[in-house]
Amino acid sequence: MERIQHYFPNLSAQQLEQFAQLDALYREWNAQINVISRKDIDNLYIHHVLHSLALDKVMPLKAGAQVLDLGCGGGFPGIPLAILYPETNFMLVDSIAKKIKVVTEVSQALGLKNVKAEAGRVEKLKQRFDFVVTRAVAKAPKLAAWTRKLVKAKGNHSFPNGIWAYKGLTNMQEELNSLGPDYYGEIFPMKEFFEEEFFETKCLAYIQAP
Ligand SMILES: C[S@@+](CC[C@H](N)C(=O)[O-])C[C@H]1O[C@@H](n2cnc3c(N)ncnc32)[C@H](O)[C@@H]1O
Repeated sequence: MERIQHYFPNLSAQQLEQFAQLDALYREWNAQINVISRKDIDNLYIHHVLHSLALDKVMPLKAGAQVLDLGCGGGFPGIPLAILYPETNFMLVDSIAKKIKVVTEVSQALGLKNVKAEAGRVEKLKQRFDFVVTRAVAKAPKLAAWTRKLVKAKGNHSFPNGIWAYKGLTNMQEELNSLGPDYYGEIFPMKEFFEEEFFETKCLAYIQAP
């Protein structure tokens, strides 16, 4: 929690309370349904919560935006982002219903009004979003193909509507190059804004939908 406050010094009392609750909630739910590896649960705040919040350091989300977390698992990055942006709407989707149960229980316990969670494959979604966020789900060409019809054309953020993928730095440029000429991609290493060793190999990859 101290690290969250260090990088996000302007959180409200309610947001601080919600972030603080995550430890007990994920310990409780992870014991029943595995969404974070058992040995990693002690690293919840750095490896999962702070990691999820990295987007704010590159492109803060605006009030009213519609955001899809594609393959959210137990709620990363969607749940920490929903705490950080209470006025932004998040749809968390995962094909595994048990994981959506964890997301629903955690977001209800936190009192998050801006989170909807749905079990199913993302290819079946009909709705459109301003941004897709996604962590540890698929390589860039698959993400781009899945989301081609899911991103709204217009936008009012500092980047055009598109995908923010939480990725490893290794081979990320090759992955973006393999998208072909229809797509614009850009890489943002997390070590530029978070000093912990964990972030040295991590990045956010932005992919603009054609
Ligand atoms: C490695 S987990 C990552 C979970 C979470 N994003 C995280 O970082 O903790 C990948 C998740 O993507 C989901 N997934 C993969 N393909 C999917 C699809 N086409 N539609 C919905 N969910 C999908 C899987 O069910 C799995 O829970």
